[in-house]
Amino acid sequence: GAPQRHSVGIVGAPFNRGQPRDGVESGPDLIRAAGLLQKLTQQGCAVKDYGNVTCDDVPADEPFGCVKNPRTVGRANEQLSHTVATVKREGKTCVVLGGDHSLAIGSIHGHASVQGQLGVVWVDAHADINTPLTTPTGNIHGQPMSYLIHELHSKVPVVPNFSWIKPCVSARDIVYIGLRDVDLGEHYILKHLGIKMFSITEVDRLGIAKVMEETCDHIFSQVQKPVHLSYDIDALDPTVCPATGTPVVGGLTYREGVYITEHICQTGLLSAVDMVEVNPKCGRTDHEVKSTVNAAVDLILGCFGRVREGSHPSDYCISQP
Ligand SMILES: N[C@H]1CN[C@H](C(=O)O)[C@@H]1CCC[B-](O)(O)O
Ligand SMILES: [Mn+2]
Ligand SMILES: [Mn+2]
Repeated sequence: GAPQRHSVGIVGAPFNRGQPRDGVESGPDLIRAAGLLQKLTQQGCAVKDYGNVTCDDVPADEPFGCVKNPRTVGRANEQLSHTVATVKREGKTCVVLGGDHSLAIGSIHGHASVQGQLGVVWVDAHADINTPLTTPTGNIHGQPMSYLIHELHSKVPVVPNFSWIKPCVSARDIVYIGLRDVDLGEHYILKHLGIKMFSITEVDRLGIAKVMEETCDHIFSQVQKPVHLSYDIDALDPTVCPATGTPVVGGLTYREGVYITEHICQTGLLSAVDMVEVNPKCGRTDHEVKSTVNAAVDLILGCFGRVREGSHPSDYCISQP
């Protein structure tokens, strides 16, 4: 059919309080500086930049049980939720640039508040589904999904500045791709809730094309729904994306990573995408930072119609004028 003209809203979420490492807050501006908006425009998108969400530290933000920086993370995500909702009400596909993965709380919440039932594709080495009671670290970037899933509501205590969150995702509407470092409590939850997951073993066994086919079959089995793609750059192998806070060997190749975004783009149902955990201070050389940032840009371009075979305008002409 006619190529769709994507309308894209960019939101920067320089969050770093969901985890302990400095540097991840520079992700949004690094990805912009690498030319994301210009490249999206060049490939035919209409792009609007909504700037960065403010995420100031809340004073005296003492841990809640094990959970670290709860008030700061909760407040920042409440702001993000409002901004994402605005982007969706303006009819654009929302791109949230991180920042750590705790931002998925606000991104998915704001998305669902406008679009209702979502399909969530979570591409990550990790499941990020610890509850405040199962978390081994207290870092909220390892917990975002637990606050969002209906079936976990009774297992999640109310954390300070989190009371605005309404669970908005059903376990059956989630697919994980790239898992290879899952905590005990997370694995129990994934199995107990019957959440669909393609670990790196399944990627190796099936191949990425079959993984994407089965991902879409699963999400769209009952009804077509808008897709929220939450992409943690650490899903890709650390040889491609070393500049990230929790790297894990044996990750997705660059090609597999891009194939995921190309496939989701062609469904025509992509409604929001997060690109998170780029941390320049975790790159040992400038090359490592550039490799990581450029991969993040290319993954987003794949979400909005870039295809590796190339393309040309419909009125392109090579004959003499
Ligand atoms: N080692 C993982 C698994 N569980 C840990 C935790 O809950 O703190 C780490 C979270 C990574 C978050 B990330 O996926 O956003 O990077
Ligand atoms: Mn991760
Ligand atoms: Mn993550």
